Amino acid sequence: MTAVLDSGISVRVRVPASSANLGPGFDTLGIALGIYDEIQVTTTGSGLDVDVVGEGAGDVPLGPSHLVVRAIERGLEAAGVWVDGMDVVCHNRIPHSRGLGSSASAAVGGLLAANALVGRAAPESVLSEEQLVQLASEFEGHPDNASASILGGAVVSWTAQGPAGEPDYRAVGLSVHPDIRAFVLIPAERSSTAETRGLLPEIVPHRDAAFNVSRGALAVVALTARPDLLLTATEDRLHQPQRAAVMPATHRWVTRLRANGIAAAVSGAGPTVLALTTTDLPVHLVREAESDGMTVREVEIAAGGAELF
Ligand SMILES: Nc1ncnc2c1ncn2[C@@H]1O[C@H](COP(=O)(O)OP(=O)(O)OP(=O)(O)O)[C@@H](O)[C@H]1O
Ligand SMILES: N[C@@H](CCO)C(=O)O
Repeated sequence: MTAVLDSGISVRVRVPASSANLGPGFDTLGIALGIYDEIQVTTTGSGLDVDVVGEGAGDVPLGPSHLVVRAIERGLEAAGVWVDGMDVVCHNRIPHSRGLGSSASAAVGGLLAANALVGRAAPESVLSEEQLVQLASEFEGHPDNASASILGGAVVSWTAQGPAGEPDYRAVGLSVHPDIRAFVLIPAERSSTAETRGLLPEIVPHRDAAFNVSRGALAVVALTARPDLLLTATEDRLHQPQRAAVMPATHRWVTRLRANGIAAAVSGAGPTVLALTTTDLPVHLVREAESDGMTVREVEIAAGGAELF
């Protein structure tokens, strides 16, 4: 049965950015970062009106193909709820195509907004956190980003197999050690995740797989209990070397920071560099990175995930 929502109902959602992989945890580890997109959805009698302020304004489509709109529709459809029309206002702060999970945040924000609307029409159909992880991951394709934006903090995500062989996305949160701080070095250039995934080989040497398994397991220990192990725990052989040629500044800065004892990794599919430390970044390195075209900033590790506000 389809429930129809009255017009004039408004919900507001804020959703954190995320950084995926954290070095060795390709498609597995993620962390929520305190850069937030805000989405307001108001039901109307007819039509669709989309307004975008900030990141992506002028670039993203303002019609039914807008990612947030598609995610809202997906969430409403999953719950069997219908709206005659809606106004969607997006205040975006997460840079697009920089490896900070903007597309996953858009999907999560749209699904959470839809879930809040569902709560008004059919409270029994509201999606659980697990269902949101499933839907957002199916919809956007990156459970490491999506689950970080839903759960907050650091996450381990994995894909099991459902009864008909379909992907069954799962995630569990980690309690990040309170001494760990996050810095991002964001280059001006963009990078498409779909394109840089195409650079990865189908087959990897067993020794490289074993190398990453050890670092990935160590990363869980380093993130939760032993920040002193972060430098070793963020080593990778499965995706960063393979993507280095298309993002030379990113590769240069991951290498430079690591040579200075700072646990740096490519954020998601790049080109942003993520550094996890327990101290400030050395001022001379920040200045050098800025003169190399990077925007350098400390970002809070977002303890909570997407929420209504
Ligand atoms: N808030 C948003 N509203 C509408 N479209 C968005 C939004 N955020 C991202 N997108 C779309 O997603 C594209 C970026 O997706 P992509 O997966 O390449 O990068 P990313 O998600 O920023 O980085 P990564 O997945 O590596 O962390 C943008 O070019 C835009 O088309
Ligand atoms: N794990 C994904 C994250 C994309 O944000 C990748 O590296 O392609």
